[in-house]
Parts: sequence; structure tokens; C-alpha cells
Amino acid sequence: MKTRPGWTEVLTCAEMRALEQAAMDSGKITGLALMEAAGAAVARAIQGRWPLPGHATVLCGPGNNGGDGYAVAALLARAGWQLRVLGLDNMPGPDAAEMKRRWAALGPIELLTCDAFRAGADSDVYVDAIFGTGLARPPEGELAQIIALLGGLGGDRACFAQRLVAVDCPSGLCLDSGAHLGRPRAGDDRDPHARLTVTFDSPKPGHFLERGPICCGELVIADIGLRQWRECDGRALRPARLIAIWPPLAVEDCRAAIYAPPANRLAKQGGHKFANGHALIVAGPLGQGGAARLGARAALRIGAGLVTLAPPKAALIEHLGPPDALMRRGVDDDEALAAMLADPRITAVAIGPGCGVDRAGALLGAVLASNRACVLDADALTALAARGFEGLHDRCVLTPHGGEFARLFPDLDEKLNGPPALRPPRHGDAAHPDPMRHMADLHARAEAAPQALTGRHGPLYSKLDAARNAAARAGAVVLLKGPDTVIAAPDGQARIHSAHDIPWLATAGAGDVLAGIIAGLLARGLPPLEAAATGAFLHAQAARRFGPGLIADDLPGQLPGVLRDMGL
Ligand SMILES: NC(=O)C1=CN([C@@H]2O[C@H](COP(=O)(O)OP(=O)(O)OC[C@H]3O[C@@H](n4cnc5c(N)ncnc54)[C@H](OP(=O)(O)O)[C@@H]3O)[C@@H](O)[C@H]2O)[C@@H](O)CC1
Ligand SMILES: Nc1ncnc2c1ncn2[C@@H]1O[C@H](COP(=O)(O)OP(=O)(O)O)[C@@H](O)[C@H]1O
Ligand SMILES: [K+]
Repeated sequence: MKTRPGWTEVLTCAEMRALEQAAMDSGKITGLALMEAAGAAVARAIQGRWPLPGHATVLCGPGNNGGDGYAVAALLARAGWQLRVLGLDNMPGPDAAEMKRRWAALGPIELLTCDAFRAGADSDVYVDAIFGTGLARPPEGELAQIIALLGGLGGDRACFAQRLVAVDCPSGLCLDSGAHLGRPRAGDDRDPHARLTVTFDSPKPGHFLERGPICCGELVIADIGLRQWRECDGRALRPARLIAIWPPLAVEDCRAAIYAPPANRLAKQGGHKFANGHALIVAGPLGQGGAARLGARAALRIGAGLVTLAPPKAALIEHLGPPDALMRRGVDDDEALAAMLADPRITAVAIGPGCGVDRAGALLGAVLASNRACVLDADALTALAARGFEGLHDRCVLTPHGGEFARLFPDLDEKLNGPPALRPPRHGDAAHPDPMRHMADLHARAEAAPQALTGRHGPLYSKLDAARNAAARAGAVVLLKGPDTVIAAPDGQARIHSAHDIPWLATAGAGDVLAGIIAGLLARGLPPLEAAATGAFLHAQAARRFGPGLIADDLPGQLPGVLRDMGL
């Protein structure tokens, strides 16, 4: 798969383990060196934010995450910090054991118990190195109570939130799903909230999904020496099936994507407006035209060469106002729509916003039969749920919010929102005898059957799993909305866009604008996955640029500024 520069690659926990194992097996890099680099990255991040040495409490768990903790403690102590280290009396793996031994030469290790933790003096910084990517089941007993203490149970939240530094993740967070194991999926007050999370090599899905962005605080992605190895020896391992759109890093990519010459066959018409495509936005009956108009305006602003709004003839009168650039044509039934779509210059269709379920159901067949790139949103999704997926193709983009997703894919929604389905105890991914082969197998399986990959990654069924399964089943791109928007293609490729920083985007009509932006990008010839992912990013950027107080009508007008801010 071609990865464009500027996108941040995301690795599942299994992929991360396989990568580390392959690097170690190559003989070019040792586990101890990786752990030293990980510890150094965390210590550096702490010293960058607390420049004067102070008092730190480091909580070390039973595995390699704990090993990182001992490494951090040793480095901070050497830098003049006063340390208090709490750990377990188990025998960790060899690298963590070595780090523990090194720390033990510098200072004591108290047993990690609730009482000991509570009894200690107040610290400037608390380092959470209890669990990282190896969390396999909900924390229990003493460790669960300590994690709850970190969450600020008893009104201490503010006390910890500003002082908690998480190694890889706040403990208890599942780095594949972004949910806390053993806690309500929506999160509760006991989830630890870090000021800062330092992760290694690549972010994991859980940093962006569900509770992840809320609980991780500032996210630092530290190179621990795997980058160089990956670029040389590890090329074949490129696990780029999953890519996050992360606003600061996506800019270059959007520039390429939007202003690359349209890939559609009309490109040969050079600078003609048709070279930028023609988007058709289907509208609904009289009195319900606002949603489609919002979409049409967005499609124009994002650069579709022409945009036609198609309400029933009787509703044309509702659309007499601006923008004058918008064309209007009455379409009463599927025959009229099919006749209109016989014009090959129409390069994309959006149907659903304000359409009415009956009208959407009546017109859906003509949209799909035209084989055009299309966005199916709102009422078209409800109609689709009743009609079934027949006729969908790989240039369709479905844009459900959670409720529409549940109507379309009730069983997947049940898995996502029902009682958490824990995977059996660890897969032993890292212990695979041939990690190179293992990574290749993971990806070969995903090529053959994308759904085979899901459920293997983490203890919990994630929003990413759900979107991938849905896309594979529908044979279309699925964009599952929310503060974390997941976009998945039938071949298993996926993107994540995190919009936790812009809660004001959750406003009536915002989804209609998104449908219009994606339709405009499709009309311009962007492939469906790129149109959906780039659209989600630009939509969110428009909301960021406007700020609180936003209503959906404000979004299209922000798009020129968003493009300008990106230097376009
Ligand atoms: N070389 C490398 O690989 C590098 C790794 N790095 C670091 O290692 C971290 C991953 O290390 P990890 O795989 O050892 O997992 P970790 O998160 O420490 O926890 C696993 C331990 O916890 C246990 N356990 C799990 N759930 C439990 C529960 N509910 N309650 C109680 N116990 C539970 C589990 O036991 P088990 O499931 O086998 O019974 C196991 O003992 C990663 O996040 C990064 O920080 C970096 O240094 C870079 C180099
Ligand atoms: N909490 C949130 N923070 C940021 N964005 C959100 C949040 N919740 C929803 N969104 C985004 O707001 C938009 C709402 O779309 P949708 O639910 O279709 O609304 P409507 O049907 O009113 O247009 C989507 O782009 C979604 O991803
Ligand atoms: K941790």
C-alpha cells in the first residue's frame, strides 16, 4: 500500500509486538536497547515539562511497561530527582528484570500496594508504568484499586491529572480500543487522566478512540530506534494497514489530495469546470431542503466544478435563494434520476440529508445502478437498512452516526456497545517463532478476509473493528461518525480522525455538510477512502477554525480559510 507523507501510521498492539520481536530477532537491536530508549524518552519528556528536579513516584507493573518505569526512575535519579519507586515482587522478563536490577542498585523498591501508595509523601510527578500494550484482562484487586486511586477517587482528580505521566498509556486503557477494561464503555470518574502520555515508535488505535484522547492528555510519540531499523531491515514489515489522520501531520497530505489533478476521466478537459467534477445533491420534499442545501454549499466550497441540487419539482421553490452558483433541477422519481445520471459529466451523487426515507428508498436504486461515486447519508442509510446492501459497490461511501450504524449493522453494534467481549488470554504474539512471517500472515489474512483481522488485536471489540467489519460486509467505504471518526474500506484499510478537541462540531446539520464535502471531493475524482478521510479532516478543521458558537451553516464558509491556512 502506498502511504502518503504526512499521515501518521498507527500500529495495533499485536503489530507493535511483532515489529519489536522482528527487530530483536534481526540481531541489530536488543530488547534492552529498546527499553533504554523508551525510558529515556519518558525521562526527557518529564524533564522538558518539569525543568527543575523535584520529587517523583514511579509505579511499576509486572511486565515490560514496569521495566520502562524502572529505567525512568534511574534516569531521573541521576538527574537529581528524588525518587520513590513501587513495584511488584514477581519475576519480569529479562529486559525488565535488568532495569529493575539497575534501579535496585540506586534505591529501594517498595511493594506496590494501595496502603504503601497512599502512605507516601506528595510528589510533583507520578509515573504510571503499571500496564501498557500487554494488558490482557481487567485489572483486579490491589492493582485495580491503585489505578482507581490514580483516577482521583475521593476527589483527588485535579491533584493527579496535572502530575500523572503515563508510560505508553494510562494503565487500564486498552490500546486497541480506547476503552478501559472492566469499566463502563462510556468511561467513568475512576479512569486515570494523564497530563502526558509517552508512546513508542507509533501511536496505537486506543490513543485516538473512545476514552483514549480524553485520558491520555498530551501525546508524545517517541522514536526508540525502531524507525531506522524499519526503513532498512524492516521494510517488508511495513504494517501500514491503519493510518490516523492527525491534524498537525495531515496538512501535506491534504494539499496533495485536493489539488492533485482529478483522477476522473474528465481530467483531459484541462482547466474546464467539468475537470473539477459535477456533484449532484438529492434533496427532499418541501420544507426539508435545508440539509441538502448545506451539503450543496459545502460541495461547491470544497471545489466541485459544478453542483446541482435535485429536489422534487414541487420543492424547487424552496431553493430560490443563494448561492447563485448552485444549479437546481427537479427530480420526481427514479426514472427522472436515472435519465439525469445518464449524463457522464455528473461524477458524484449525495443522497440522504433531508431526503425523507421513502424518497431515498425510491431513488437509491437509480443512484446505485448509475455506478457513480456516491455518499449515502441520513435517510438513505435508513432506507438502505430496510432494503439491504445489494447494489452497493466500492465507490459508495456510507456515513452513519452511531444510531444509523446500529440500524445498518445491528449485530456489530451489539458487539461494540454490548457487554465487553474479552479475548482469551494472550495470543503470545511476541512469542511467535517467526515474527516476520507472523506480520506477513496478519496482513495476508487481512487481504483475503479483512474481518479475519478484527477481534485478534485487542481484548475488546473496537470501533475500528466495527467499521472494518461493516465495510467488508457492505463492500463500500464506511465512515462511522463521532468524536472519533473511523473510516474503513472493504480491503481493511482504515483511517481515524480524532475530534475530541472540537465538541462544538456536534451540532445539527454538521453531518449534512460532511456529506457535501465528501461528495465534492468524490466529484473531483478522489478515491472513496481518501475522499471520506480528507473530508472528515477538512470538516473538522473548519470547526476548529470557527470555534465555539458554530452552527452548521458556518462550516462551508470556513473551508476557503482552511485551505488558505494550509498554504493552498
Ligand atoms: N521490548 C519490548 O517489547 C518493549 C516494550 N516496551 C514496553 O513494554 C510494554 C509492553 O510490555 P508487556 O508486553 O510486558 O506488557 P505490560 O503492559 O507490561 O503488561 C503485561 C504484564 O501484565 C500482566 N497482566 C496483563 N493484564 C493484567 C491484569 N489485568 N492483571 C494483572 N496482570 C496483568 C501480564 O501477565 P499475563 O497476561 O501474562 O498473565 C504481563 O505480566 C509496552 O507498553 C512498553 O511500555 C518498551 O520498553 C519498548 C520495548
Ligand atoms: N463529541 C463530538 N465532538 C466532535 N465532533 C463530533 C462529536 N459528536 C459528533 N461529532 C461530529 O459531528 C458531526 C455530526 O453529524 P451527524 O450526527 O450526522 O449530525 P446531523 O445529522 O445533525 O448532521 C459528525 O461529523 C460527527 O463526527
Ligand atoms: K502505563
